[in-house]
Amino acid sequence: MINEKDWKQEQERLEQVTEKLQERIAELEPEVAGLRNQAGDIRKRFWEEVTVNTSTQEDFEETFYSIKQQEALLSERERSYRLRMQQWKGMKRLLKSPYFGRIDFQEDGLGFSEQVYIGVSSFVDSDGMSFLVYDWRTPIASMYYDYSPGRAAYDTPGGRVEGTMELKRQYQIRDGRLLNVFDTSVTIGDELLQQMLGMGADSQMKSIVATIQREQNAIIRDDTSRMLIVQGAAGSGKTSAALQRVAYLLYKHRERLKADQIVLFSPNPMFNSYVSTVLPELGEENMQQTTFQEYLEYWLGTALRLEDPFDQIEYVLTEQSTREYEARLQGIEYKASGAFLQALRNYAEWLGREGMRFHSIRFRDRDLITVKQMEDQFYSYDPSIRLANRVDLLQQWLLQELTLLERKEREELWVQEELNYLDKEQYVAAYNELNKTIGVFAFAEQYEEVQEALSNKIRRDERDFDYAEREEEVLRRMVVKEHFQPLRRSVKRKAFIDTVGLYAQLFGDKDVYRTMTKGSEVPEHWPDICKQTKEQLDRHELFYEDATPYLYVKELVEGVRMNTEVRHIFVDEGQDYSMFQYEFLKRLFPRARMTVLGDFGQAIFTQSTQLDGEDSPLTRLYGESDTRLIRLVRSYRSTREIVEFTRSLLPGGREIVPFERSGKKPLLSRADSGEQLAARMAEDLAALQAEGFASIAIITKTSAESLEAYNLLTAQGCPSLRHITKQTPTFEKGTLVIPAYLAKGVEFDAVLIYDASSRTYHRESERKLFYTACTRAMHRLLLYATGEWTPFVQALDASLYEVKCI
Ligand SMILES: Nc1ncnc2c1ncn2[C@@H]1O[C@H](COP(=O)(O)OP(=O)(O)OP(=O)(O)O)[C@@H](O)[C@H]1O
Repeated sequence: MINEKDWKQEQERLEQVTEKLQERIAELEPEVAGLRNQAGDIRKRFWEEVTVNTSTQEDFEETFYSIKQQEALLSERERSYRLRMQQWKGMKRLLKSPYFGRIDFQEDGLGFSEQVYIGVSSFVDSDGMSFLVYDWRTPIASMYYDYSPGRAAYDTPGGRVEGTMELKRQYQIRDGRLLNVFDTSVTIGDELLQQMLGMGADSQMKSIVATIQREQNAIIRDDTSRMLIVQGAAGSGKTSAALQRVAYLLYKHRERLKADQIVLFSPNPMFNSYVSTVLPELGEENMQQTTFQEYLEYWLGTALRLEDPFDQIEYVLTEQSTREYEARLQGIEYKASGAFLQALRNYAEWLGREGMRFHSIRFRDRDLITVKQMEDQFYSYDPSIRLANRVDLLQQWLLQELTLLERKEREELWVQEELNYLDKEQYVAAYNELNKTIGVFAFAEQYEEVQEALSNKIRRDERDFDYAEREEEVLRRMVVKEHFQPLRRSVKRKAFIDTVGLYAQLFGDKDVYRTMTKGSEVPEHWPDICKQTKEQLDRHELFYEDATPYLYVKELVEGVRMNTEVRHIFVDEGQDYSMFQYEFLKRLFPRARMTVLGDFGQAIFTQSTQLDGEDSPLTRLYGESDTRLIRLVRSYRSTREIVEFTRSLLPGGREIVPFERSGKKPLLSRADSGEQLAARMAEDLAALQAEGFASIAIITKTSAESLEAYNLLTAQGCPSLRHITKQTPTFEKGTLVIPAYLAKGVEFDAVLIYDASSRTYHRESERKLFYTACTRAMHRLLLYATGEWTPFVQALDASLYEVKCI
């Protein structure tokens, strides 16, 4: 805390700034209302203000310009309105808490020091020169996050500015009232951070703008890397830093970057709702949020039903270790590997020489264009032309062929038959068409006459228009055209390529596979992997692990569909994506920079990717010189006791550093029967609720176990439990029963691990899932088991937890 004199000065300054803010808001209010009304008026009376006259070319031009002028006026008013509205909203936000930090900085060579107050947006005095508050994203404000008092510097577009930071101060201001002021000497305010972290969990993520840590600031402000990889321990603030980074980018590039040019890939739809308030809280619009699954479904269309990653993980967690199971697991791993990616690239080369798969173009139960014809045509193109370009050529050829075939088809018997059954509307359509045709004929006649007059030729006497004959011709043309329309459409969609066949033919004999893929090696369970994959395809279904490779093959053959608008993509829980998925994202968004945030310690999916280290393929995606890796090792979410417990679950977890916030040690309770345990759990839940913890999760391994826990606890009389499934759309406070894989990325005041026995968590592959579940706890962690504890707990030092006997 600071001395009384300083407190008084700060109090006075806050009053002054508040007053100025109020004045500015009062000034802006009529301006905002005026502009809104003006824009509304212009929109309403738009057509009264323009003179529409198209009688002559001149009148037409005048009308055109008058509309353009009116449009420009309207858009100028709307822009001014939006701008003023934004300012007004910014001021309103500041009014509650104008700033949270201050640094006094003396730039080298200048004889005075400047007081830099930092808040969520800038506020300039009426002179237009002095900043009463600096936006936290301005270059000068970066020193607040990067330095302790002493020598400091910041980068500007004009170069580096060096000097001395003489003071660093933090404020807590709520609803315009000064509650606390801290002077900090070391890194930014552990006191304020302590307070923030000691608070309860929320159903929505909070902005961390006042307490961003130095290493997080590096993530937020990195503006040079094509690929930024953040490997950070559970609770180290990866998601928080990512959202602040979005706000930073939107501010720094506000002239050219819009929120919808940024896409965040979230682990599940519920997570979208969890993070959706951070940016609006900072006065920015939300970026686009989606899941990879949504993307896959969009690109796959309706032809194949796609398994989702949650069903895949349920399978991995619940099935017995049979041969099929081992094969599926091996398949998941192989299909996510760099080796398979290379095999598919080689496969595309092979397809350039042979083996393309097409669907014939069928019409009225016969082949109009056969597969053989298509193959011959396709392989007649110059082999040096890229595969996808040859497909384009084939597409053009097919469209031309269809035009010829359509013409021939008009003479077929079925057309005559169909003519007899045309209804009235179709006749009217034909009649209109006919009139248009007559118009064309008439024009052609006139044209010919003039031509002949000019060249003094004798005209052919063909002036009579045979109406009946023409009518039939038009009708025939119309009927056939209508029937050919779907064929053309499907050729345009490239449906003539048998992508399922192309993908399926990979999964056959090992030697054939090797021939097609330049000698690629296959995993041990290859025959079973092939059988499983083909069975799925036969059912028009696709395993989750097949979706991206399937789309990759489709792309290699059909060409890449790109989105060139998007400039930044963020991948949260990045360890859960395969190299295939990264490759796919890179191709899909060729003009975007990528920020990947993840924790290999929480890699719960079989297809995960190591984010850092020598064997990380991710660092090679854009090349090492364009890639930056930042590691976060300090964990902020949980108390020291919980972090000490959870980090011991992971090999290499010792490097995780807990933030100094103390609480109770994790508590282990064991019982002989499920009922006994449920009764105990119900008691603990009631006690936690009575202590004031508003967000509690009972975390299970699978969804079946969630349902079991929910039923048992409800039977014990636990009130208002919520059972969370993959369909739950939003995240709400309360007491939830949730499978671990859905609790990814979110946090709770207290976590109860439903069944931490060796029966439930025993495979080595489940260690990370168990770790992920335990690391969701902020203040309390309670574990339960009937029978033996999981080996992961058994291996822990007994000083890390307390035991309660039932
Ligand atoms: N600089 C900070 N100031 C205040 N709170 C912070 C800071 N950094 C992180 N936190 C808090 O720590 C908690 C964990 O943050 P976050 O969810 O961003 O971590 P994460 O690395 O994405 O975690 P996980 O990988 O486990 O999902 C949140 O409550 C967040 O508000």
